[in-house]
Amino acid sequence: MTEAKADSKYIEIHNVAQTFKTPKGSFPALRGITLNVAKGDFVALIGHSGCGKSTLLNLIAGLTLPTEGSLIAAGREISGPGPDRAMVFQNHSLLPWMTCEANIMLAVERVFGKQETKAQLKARTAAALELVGLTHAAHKRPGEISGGMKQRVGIARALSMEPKVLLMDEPFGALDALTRAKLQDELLAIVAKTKSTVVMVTHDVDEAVLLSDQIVMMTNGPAATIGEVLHVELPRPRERVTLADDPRYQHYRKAVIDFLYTRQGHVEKAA
Ligand SMILES: Nc1ncnc2c1ncn2[C@@H]1O[C@H](COP(=O)(O)OP(=O)(O)OP(=O)(O)O)[C@@H](O)[C@H]1O
Repeated sequence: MTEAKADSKYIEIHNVAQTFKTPKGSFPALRGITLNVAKGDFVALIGHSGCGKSTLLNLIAGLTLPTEGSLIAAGREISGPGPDRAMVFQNHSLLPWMTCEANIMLAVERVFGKQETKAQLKARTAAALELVGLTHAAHKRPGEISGGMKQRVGIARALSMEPKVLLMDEPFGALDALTRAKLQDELLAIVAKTKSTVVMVTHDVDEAVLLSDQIVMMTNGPAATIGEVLHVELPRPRERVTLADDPRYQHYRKAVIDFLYTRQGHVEKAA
């Protein structure tokens, strides 16, 4: 395979299905999921609550294995979690008794501890904190900083592992609108710098259009699948104030809203 071809299929998802065993019998969460993500692409997964967005993200993370089909990241079958795919959760999941610096250092040590000196590991941790603008909060504990700052530490921790893929499960879902907008702008700048490949679960249409190259719109569950993929061809760098008046932005926004509320408006009751 040529490099260009490999890069256009950095993450390959082939006909994936996920069925869960429950006390009431088996529950088909996902069916027929086929998707390619190119290296450096930003992909948003959007769909109504319970359609299986987190289930799909967990499959890419390797936290669960599919009932059918296969997933490949950078040419290798995903058979479990690995530092090449780092996850950022909605609730930051930092250890409360450790400083921000120590939380990041823990991840850095796990990935690079065997081959690098203490000074190199410290430099990696400092660089990650600087990337998210939190050098000044290095010695604070999670309980001493705001929700937005905690999410930034979570992002720094994930990026400090130099993952091939950054997986984000509604990372800004618990934040107020202004903090959320600020973090979206920061994420745009960080990803432009790191050239990360990102798959992000979101409920927010504007967030999806602002950040993404591809918006993967999922049908309602049970047995949810990909309804449509929207390619967002807005030039980068993207600036939210300018984009608000851009007819192309409005066009993409309307396409997602039409899918979610006209075509998938009726949310079936999960079995
Ligand atoms: N471990 C599990 N066992 C049984 N059912 C599960 C399990 N995990 C998820 N489900 C079911 O699979 C479906 C998809 O869940 P998932 O959390 O992926 O949806 P989601 O789109 O991320 O939802 P939300 O937007 O509300 O977070 C839901 O009906 C959920 O109840």
